[in-house]
Amino acid sequence: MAECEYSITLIGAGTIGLSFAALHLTKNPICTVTIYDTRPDLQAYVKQHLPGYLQDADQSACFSRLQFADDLQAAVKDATTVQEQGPENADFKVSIWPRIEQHAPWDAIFWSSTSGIPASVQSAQMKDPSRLVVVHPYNPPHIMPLLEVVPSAYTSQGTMDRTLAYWRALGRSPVVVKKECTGFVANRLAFALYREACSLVAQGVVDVKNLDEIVQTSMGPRWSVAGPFKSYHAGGGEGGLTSFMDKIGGTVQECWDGSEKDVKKGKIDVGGKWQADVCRQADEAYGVVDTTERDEKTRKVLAAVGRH
Ligand SMILES: NC(=O)C1=CN([C@@H]2O[C@H](COP(=O)(O)OP(=O)(O)OC[C@H]3O[C@@H](n4cnc5c(N)ncnc54)[C@H](O)[C@@H]3O)[C@@H](O)[C@H]2O)C=CC1
Ligand SMILES: O=C(O)[C@@H](O)C(=O)[C@H](O)[C@@H](O)CO
Repeated sequence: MAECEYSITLIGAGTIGLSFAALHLTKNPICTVTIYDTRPDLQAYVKQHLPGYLQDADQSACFSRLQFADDLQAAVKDATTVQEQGPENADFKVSIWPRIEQHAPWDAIFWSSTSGIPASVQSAQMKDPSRLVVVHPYNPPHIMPLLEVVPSAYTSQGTMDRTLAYWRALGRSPVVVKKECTGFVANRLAFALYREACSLVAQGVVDVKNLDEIVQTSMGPRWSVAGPFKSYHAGGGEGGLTSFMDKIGGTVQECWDGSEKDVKKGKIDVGGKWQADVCRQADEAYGVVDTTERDEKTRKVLAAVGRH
């Protein structure tokens, strides 16, 4: 358990904000968390939903270190760190950082939980963009270990050092993404596979539920133990990935060409004609997903592979 003297302000207490609140409060027993969110029912909402994220933690101890702020200035005035998970909207993020900068302590650092809006975009109106870095979580961050730490060209080494030290002290797996790109790395990979999945369903090759079954009984478990490169390196035998590419490269290329052709032919773009049927299939297959069951199974999988 980390013992980091930290006063963390969370801007936004939705799906990600509540999860991060639980993560800080349970993994860092001496931090305080201040929540600022414009929703009118904030305190009632947090008091109703946060316990579900705290699992076996001492709920009263966690809530004793949680406070709420009615305005942004009060929320950030004593913060060591301000962590933003407001709307995924560049205008919102660009506009809020100068306001935070104006009222936060001079040495506070700033984290954005954004899914894909680079810090270089978000910091456009900041006086000191060196204080901001993207810390992109994989939902839900109180369970999923990954944090993609994505600096802009302006992010200082001091900001990076403090950010990495904090998350490592909490036993998380911060990975530095060396260059800003749309969607960073996790989402680029996930959404590339997702596009291929939508294409295969749209073509009638497989339905939604069976595509998920294929992923959950193959690459899902595989990649929780060894990522794509390690897996194919192992698949190449003694010759490693070089051998894999020599042996299987022809089929790999045919699949890549097929994907490119299908996507071009099938026009798998967001909002396309394919989308309504894929969403209908998901609704019919899953209804409303029981995230409690999802999270319990995810914790067991991560524990089985030695992850926090
Ligand atoms: N939902 C997910 O799976 C993931 C989301 N993210 C990112 O996290 C951020 C938040 O996403 P979610 O938690 O899903 O959204 P959400 O919609 O659940 O929560 C956003 C919160 O921001 C609050 N808010 C709106 N305007 C505000 C303002 N002016 N000041 C303060 N609070 C304000 C809303 O009341 C709401 O509670 C986004 O940038 C998203 O891309 C990152 C990883 C995964
Ligand atoms: O998938 C996740 O949890 C994250 O990588 C994201 O940022 C996604 O965009 C998320 O919002 C959708 O799952």
